[in-house]
Amino acid sequence: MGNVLEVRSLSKSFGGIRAVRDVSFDLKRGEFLALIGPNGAGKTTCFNMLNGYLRPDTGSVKLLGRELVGIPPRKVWRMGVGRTFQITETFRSMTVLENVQMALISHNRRIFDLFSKATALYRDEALKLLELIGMAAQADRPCAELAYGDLKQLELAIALAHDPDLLLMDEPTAGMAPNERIALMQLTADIVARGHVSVIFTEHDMDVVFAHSHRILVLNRGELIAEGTGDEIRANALVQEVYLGGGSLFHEKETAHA
Ligand SMILES: Nc1ncnc2c1ncn2[C@@H]1O[C@H](COP(=O)(O)OP(=O)(O)OP(=O)(O)O)[C@@H](O)[C@H]1O
Repeated sequence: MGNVLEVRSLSKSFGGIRAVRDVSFDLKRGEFLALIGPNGAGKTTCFNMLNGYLRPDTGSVKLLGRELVGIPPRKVWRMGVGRTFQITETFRSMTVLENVQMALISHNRRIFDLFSKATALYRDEALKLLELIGMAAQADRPCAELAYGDLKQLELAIALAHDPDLLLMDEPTAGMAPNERIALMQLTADIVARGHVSVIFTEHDMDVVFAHSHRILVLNRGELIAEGTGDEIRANALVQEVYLGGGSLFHEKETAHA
């Protein structure tokens, strides 16, 4: 299958700090790619150059052959780069279903009439997306009532409502309990397996990274130091050294901080 994304020689400095240095990689359709690295490695900076929030000093980002560098975030999003957020962004007073309807309405550039309560716009499509994420039974619950893990799943449905070619997930499981993390990423992996959307995610929980990603990129001090499958990354001496000076990273567990 062809490449959805082609990143070439991406670099970004902040003053004297070279946050991202000459990073290049490809992403195939239906691929689930993890971007990992110690704190300050440049993961967020990389993400923000992919979604248009930061303009790289040099380099190119092509989505399905179209250059994204220099295009403002909202347009990049319209061109097919979706994202989920570290902070949950739902309308708390609205129901689960209404939140997904809102996303579909926005995607289709329709005007949402906040005053007509039972809007029928995109109801069926919204329900389909809720089925996809296993939340159809919660369609009529107000978002304010949802548990954190459910909200994160709902965010995934909202991101998918925009039908992205590439979905960026920046620390999607932050603040979640370990079992919720596995569930969210399993769900994402299942959606990726359907073959339309490709996902790049950053993650500190190595159990999540190794359990679900197809391929892993490792950044250190802004540079891409390794790329490969979980087994290859685990066995990579440079990665082991960077992360831990040899020890227990790959068994480390973060504690959830909701
Ligand atoms: N707006 C900014 N101004 C100045 N320096 C920045 C800015 N954004 C990032 N940096 C620096 O660039 C480097 C890379 O930061 P970045 O946030 O991309 O790393 P990260 O891998 O996402 O880290 P973390 O895992 O802690 O989120 C760091 O040294 C950081 O201090």
